[in-house]
Amino acid sequence: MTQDPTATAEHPAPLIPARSWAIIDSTLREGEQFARGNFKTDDKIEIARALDAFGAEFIEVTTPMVSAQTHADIRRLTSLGLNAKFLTHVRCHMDDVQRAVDTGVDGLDLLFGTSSFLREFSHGKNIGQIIEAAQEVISWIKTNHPDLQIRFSAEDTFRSEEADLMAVYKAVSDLGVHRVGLADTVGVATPRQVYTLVREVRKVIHAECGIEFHGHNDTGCAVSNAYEAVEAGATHIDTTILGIGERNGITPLGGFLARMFTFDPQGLIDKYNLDMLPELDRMIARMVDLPIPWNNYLTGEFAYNHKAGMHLKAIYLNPGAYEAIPPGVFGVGRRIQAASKVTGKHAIAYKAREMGLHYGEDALRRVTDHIKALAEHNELDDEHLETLLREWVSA
Ligand SMILES: CC(=O)SCCNC(=O)CCNC(=O)[C@H](O)C(C)(C)COP(=O)(O)OP(=O)(O)OC[C@H]1O[C@@H](n2cnc3c(N)ncnc32)[C@H](O)[C@@H]1OP(=O)(O)O
Ligand SMILES: O=C(O)CCC(=O)C(=O)O
Ligand SMILES: [Mg+2]
Repeated sequence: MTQDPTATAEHPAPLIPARSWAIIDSTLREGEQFARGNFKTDDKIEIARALDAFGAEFIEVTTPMVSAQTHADIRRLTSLGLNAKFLTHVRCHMDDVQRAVDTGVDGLDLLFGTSSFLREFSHGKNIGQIIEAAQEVISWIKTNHPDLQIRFSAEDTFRSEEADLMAVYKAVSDLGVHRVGLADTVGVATPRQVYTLVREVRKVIHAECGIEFHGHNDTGCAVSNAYEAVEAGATHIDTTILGIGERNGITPLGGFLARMFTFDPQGLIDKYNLDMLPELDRMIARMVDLPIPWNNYLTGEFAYNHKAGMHLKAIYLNPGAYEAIPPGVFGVGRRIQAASKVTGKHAIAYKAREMGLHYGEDALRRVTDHIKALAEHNELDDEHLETLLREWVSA
């Protein structure tokens, strides 16, 4: 990790500085592979503009080989004049690359499957042939389009042989790619495996070559794996809004930001318009016609719902007691659910005080017990609670 010259004893350097990594948002590529990801031209423009306004450093788009419409859409996106850099995700093949270079993108994300599964059932090439194809394609891009960024990813990295991976990564790094990619294509990697492999890859590539991580969520590790990748030295993380992608998707933008915020809050605040996150999540939920999951990181309906009496007592005094991340930073509010069977007298007293009511100690105990007993059998909302508190104070 780089030394922070601005660090002092009072303000030590963040554990993982936000400036050490960048987001490659792939909602417009991996997200198109989601069951309900079928974005029209206007949707793509809306997504790209929103990601750009949020501050995403890179936007990955689908290969122009998909169709003439996709090719035209990429050209449209790259002519919007956004700050975010566009990357297109293409097979390591001259036809694809030649089609991609006139789209106005800033870089090409090349990939080739290196696991025995993909070598046998996807493309039929051995490691030597993969390296030969990489040599042909990368040399051509560097000669003819030296301004383009090049990334080479070994698809299905975590089911590939380590010796094969190292041979491929070393070869493409020697050819001068800007980044290598590690892809947990079937979401099988553990955080420790990700950490270890990123460290190993770092040893065989050039110092100036970045490392990108792309992680699927099949076993629920997409956020932790992205975090471990960064901790081990990865420089770029693939995300999608709400995590949409093939099967159950990849590292969600919100989940990854929540994870990284805890290490360098100010760094994230400086880099991104974090309070746009709810808008981004709502936009994609609308486009894919699904609700935002109730337990979604940061923006789920109940992500900041506080209910238990012991929590509420402390939350009123200092929300940080039961919140790792202040919701306001991400443009969301907290919800205090004071009327339930798990409530306590402090929560009820606070609620009463908010309403300008005051209970003595005995009355407070009695009204609290009454609310708890009622809530055993009934859903009580805020309106119920307020009516009860008014009735009991005058009773
Ligand atoms: C894990 C991932 O998400 S990888 C990204 C997946 N993205 C996509 O598939 C993008 C959308 N894809 C498409 O529109 C189409 O699949 C196309 C245009 C790319 C290709 O379409 P088709 O020519 O009809 O081929 P099809 O999709 O059936 O088969 C894949 C072909 O790519 C080849 N291939 C697979 N991986 C690679 C690779 N990394 N580099 C070069 N060729 C590859 C396969 O060998 C196969 O070609 P073949 O028929 O000569 O054997
Ligand atoms: O190109 C990459 O690194 C990732 C491709 C992909 O979507 C995957 O392997 O799941
Ligand atoms: Mg993927």
